[in-house]
Amino acid sequence: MTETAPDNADQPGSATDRTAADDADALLEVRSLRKHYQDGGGLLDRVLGREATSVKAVDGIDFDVRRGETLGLVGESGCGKSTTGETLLRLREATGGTVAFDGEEVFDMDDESIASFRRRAQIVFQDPFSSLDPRMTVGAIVAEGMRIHGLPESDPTVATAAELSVGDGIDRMVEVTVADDLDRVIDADDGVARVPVSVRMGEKSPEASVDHDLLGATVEEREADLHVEVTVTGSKGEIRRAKAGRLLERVGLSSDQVDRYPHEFSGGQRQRVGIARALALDPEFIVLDEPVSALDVSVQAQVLNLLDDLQEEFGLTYLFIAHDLSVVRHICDRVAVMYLGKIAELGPTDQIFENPDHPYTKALLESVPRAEVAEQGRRVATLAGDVPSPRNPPSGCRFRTRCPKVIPPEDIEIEQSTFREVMNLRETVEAGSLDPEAVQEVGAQRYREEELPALDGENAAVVDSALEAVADGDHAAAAATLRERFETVCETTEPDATPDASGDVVACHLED
Ligand SMILES: Nc1ncnc2c1ncn2[C@@H]1O[C@H](COP(=O)(O)OP(=O)(O)OP(=O)(O)O)[C@@H](O)[C@H]1O
Repeated sequence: MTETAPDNADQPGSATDRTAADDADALLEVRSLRKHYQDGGGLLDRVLGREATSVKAVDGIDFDVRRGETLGLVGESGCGKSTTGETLLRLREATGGTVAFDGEEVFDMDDESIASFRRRAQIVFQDPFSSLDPRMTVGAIVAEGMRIHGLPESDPTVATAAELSVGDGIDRMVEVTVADDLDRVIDADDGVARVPVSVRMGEKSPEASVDHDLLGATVEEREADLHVEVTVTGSKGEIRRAKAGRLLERVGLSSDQVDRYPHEFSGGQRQRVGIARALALDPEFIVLDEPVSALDVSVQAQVLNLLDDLQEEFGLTYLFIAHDLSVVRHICDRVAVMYLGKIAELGPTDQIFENPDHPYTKALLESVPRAEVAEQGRRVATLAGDVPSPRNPPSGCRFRTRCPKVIPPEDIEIEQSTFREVMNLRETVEAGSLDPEAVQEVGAQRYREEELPALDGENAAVVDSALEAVADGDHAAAAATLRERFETVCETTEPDATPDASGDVVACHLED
């Protein structure tokens, strides 16, 4: 599989369409983002005469992720969620559109800006088994990003000092306020880090010591005062290892585990390692790509709580990808519902769950298993049929082939279920796959009475005439007859998915 070349030139809704008001609290702004994969076209495909086709995994989506929020991205498998997350992080090359991070265009960044973006924006993958290198210790895995980015940046010889008056006495503990350069070695509180140093009188001169593996202290008499200095004595590698240990502790593991290998951990613990790795570069934004889907239900809540706590502690912004709606409900501030490469609906979580507008959102919610006993017996049939192929998505509204609310033409009266049968018939006729002999055998009218029993009046007459054309082998004429009568706005026109002033989207003609 190859990835199609980018083409940003002619995209609507590009950076220039952004207004200051839209951007006020957006950390990430995604506009007209597209990612098409080129499927086929390799040597074997050419030998077999197969043409390359374009998989429209993400096909023009717009949304913002606001600072400090968790935006959920949900939808059935294959609708383009992971592709969206990976493309906006520039882990995949976009086919079109723009992404701005903190006001800077991600796809236009030079090497220096990209390096900084890669520190500030991280990803946690779904599968904690395959996403950790089995040959590396978890300490090395967590520290790897720091190593690649040359962190810590500070010179290990950097020192910070305090002056003590001898009159203060000598055998005592003093606290040295540490320069920023040492902050990565010890934890700072409100931006200020302090190191306790013990100063005492030695045989000939004062001595200082500090109880820390990576720091050392010296003391020197300067006229009437004592000059106490704290220096980093650990190497960069040791500092990274220490930070990895602290991060493992922060995610609920132990710093003693830095030398263990991934296979020594359970699934939930490995995912904690993946989270520690994402935190190692002090990011602002994290794409969480189904972070709990592969975990036991009992462990899921613990990891979700951890993510919630970390968000608050470090002021993180999340894009939370999930196919399971029940997971996003408790962690997301807003939810974007994706269908076949497009955003169907986006809004505040409560609104999406309690008052959804898009028929796809409603159907997705209906398909969530209910805990309430009274509802357990309910069989959900709303999301019938398969998701169409992203190689050849339906025209107009992509959900129309499965939608229970397709809008019939204004001038005809027809029940939704009957209209759905007509649309299914149209699809078969347009594909040329209705067998003329099957119609000839019973006659057009009888065929229609059996297959579409609820159809009557002019609607029935039009279908009869189309079926007669099928019986004559003329599928094209039959398709044209049916289209003329039954064509719906849902197939001719793509619904507007531009976010409104509040950032909400309902891409459905019923809302026009
Ligand atoms: N490298 C690739 N080459 C070709 N097609 C791809 C590639 N990666 C993904 N796709 C296709 O793109 C579409 C979107 O896939 P994507 O993984 O983004 O969806 P998803 O919503 O994250 O699904 P899932 O929940 O199953 O991961 C799918 O049809 C998928 O088969």
